[in-house]
Amino acid sequence: TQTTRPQRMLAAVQKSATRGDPRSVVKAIDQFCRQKEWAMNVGDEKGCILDSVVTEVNPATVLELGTYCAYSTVRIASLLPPDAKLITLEFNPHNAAIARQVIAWAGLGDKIQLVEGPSGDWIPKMKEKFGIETFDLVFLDHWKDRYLPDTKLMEECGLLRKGSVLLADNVICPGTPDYLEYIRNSPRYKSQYFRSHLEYTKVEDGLEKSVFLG
Ligand SMILES: Oc1cc(-c2ccc(F)cc2)cc2cncnc12
Ligand SMILES: [Mg+2]
Repeated sequence: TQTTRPQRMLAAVQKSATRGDPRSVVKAIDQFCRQKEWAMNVGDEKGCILDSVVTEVNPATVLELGTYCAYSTVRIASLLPPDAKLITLEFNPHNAAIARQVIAWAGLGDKIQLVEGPSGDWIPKMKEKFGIETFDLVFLDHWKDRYLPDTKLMEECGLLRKGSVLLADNVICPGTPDYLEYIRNSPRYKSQYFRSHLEYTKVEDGLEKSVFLG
């Protein structure tokens, strides 16, 4: 029977990456996507910008919206300080099942908590379920029409503190116009656009970094 793209991506990780070596997992996925099949990971070019923001923020708590196959999950977690926690939300159960195996292969199971279900349902439960007061860094990389409602929900739930950083993928392609309009015009955020390209292509895309001012 036919395998899925996430299954073929996992097979490439298990074939080419070293267990317990997150950077080799990242490299194996990028190689698979460049040489075999395009897939919607943040990729190596935008991934370098992601790395620099993670390193600068040095977060103790990270929320990732949209796991897919855990490429960015592993990329972020590999740069976190020892006691840091990353919670990643994935809506699609098949993607979540693959992502768990990629996370396990990278040996990052104790840093990463993958939660299945709609982000809108889980954001209000972060305190009671995971004991998280606020997030130091949020990586938005899920469905583009959820960026704005989920950002407003995080504000309302008190999950952002003065200095919390939101980093949003795909603000040009596929594009998140309502989110960009809100975040760039809100007095509560200081935003910066990092121009790049859609993963593994020459098409323009970019990341929007926004600091919550409280
Ligand atoms: O990075 C991404 C890229 C694309 C995408 C798909 C098709 C296309 F033609 C262009 C871009 C879709 C995404 C959905 N969720 C999260 N990230 C994504
Ligand atoms: Mg993306």
